Amino acid sequence: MSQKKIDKQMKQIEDKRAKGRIFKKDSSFLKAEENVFDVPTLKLLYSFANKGFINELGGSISTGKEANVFYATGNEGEVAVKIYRINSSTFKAMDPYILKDPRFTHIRHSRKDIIFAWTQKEFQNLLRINKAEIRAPKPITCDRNVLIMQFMGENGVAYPSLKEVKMDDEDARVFYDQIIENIRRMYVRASLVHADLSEYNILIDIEKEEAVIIDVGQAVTLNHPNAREFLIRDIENIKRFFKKYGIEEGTKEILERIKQKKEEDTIIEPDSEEEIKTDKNAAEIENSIENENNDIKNEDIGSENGIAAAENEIKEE
Ligand SMILES: Nc1ncnc2c1ncn2[C@@H]1O[C@H](COP(=O)(O)OP(=O)(O)OP(=O)(O)O)[C@@H](O)[C@H]1O
Repeated sequence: MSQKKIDKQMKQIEDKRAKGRIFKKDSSFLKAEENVFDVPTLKLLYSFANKGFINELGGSISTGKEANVFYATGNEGEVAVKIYRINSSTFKAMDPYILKDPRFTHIRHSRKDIIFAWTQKEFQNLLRINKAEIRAPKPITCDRNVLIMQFMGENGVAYPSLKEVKMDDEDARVFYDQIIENIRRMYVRASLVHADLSEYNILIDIEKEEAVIIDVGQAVTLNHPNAREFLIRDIENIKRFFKKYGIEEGTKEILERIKQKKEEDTIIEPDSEEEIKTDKNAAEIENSIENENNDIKNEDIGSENGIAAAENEIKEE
């Protein structure tokens, strides 16, 4: 990308910030606060502050379907604090990704259990993805429903998503190849399928001309029964986005590229220390839940019917 284009895009991002879209504590921020900062979450944030993970909590970066993301600074520099809402209305959509993931078969099926395990899963997936030399936020810490990770941006401004970046066909080809290579590394090195890859979950570091993969909570291991289906859906999303830039590669060819092992690949062992730790944490969380006040009613969302319905939804898409 030419320097002129980089400057132009930087200016656009700066303008957005100047208009307060990123930092303004407006009514949407207050609404986000209301939904997400329950007492246990606040206590957890204080404990993160005591440990230096957070020195100053800044504005809301995003209010998504399941989580809110906030900007913060801490001992590790700029960080993103992703807080999954315990009372999230769409948490049932998490079922098909987590309940059949062999790493998480032991979790009980209450709302809280699933959200805590989901947060652990995103942390663990980020570790694996970073190990596989894919540009993604470095995970810093996580507990219960809160994940702290490296902030992907500069001076409080997050990198734009692939969807927001203006590019010509030549730039698009560079990002397309990078993204396919990232899917390949995820598959071959990390044994993972992202399972929600699209122009919204890829950020672009314009200066370095690098794609950054985010939102990996739903990523599944290759032994997940729907891994292939999710992989094909990811590929189709990427193909659809890049079609307008004249890039048209067959799904079969892309799949071949993704499954191809290269000499420089180091396979990440699935029983690495981090994973053992994560499993242990998940078990600890499970135990601590038993002793906790039952402030949120457990719901048996793991019923066969629930899973079947969610799967049908995916198939119909
Ligand atoms: N590490 C990060 N650094 C900078 N920005 C981030 C980071 N993680 C997330 N974001 C920002 O927050 C947005 C939402 O993040 P993410 O997709 O992980 O959450 P989500 O709740 O799953 O969102 P959605 O429901 O929209 O899919 C991203 O589009 C991005 O703008």
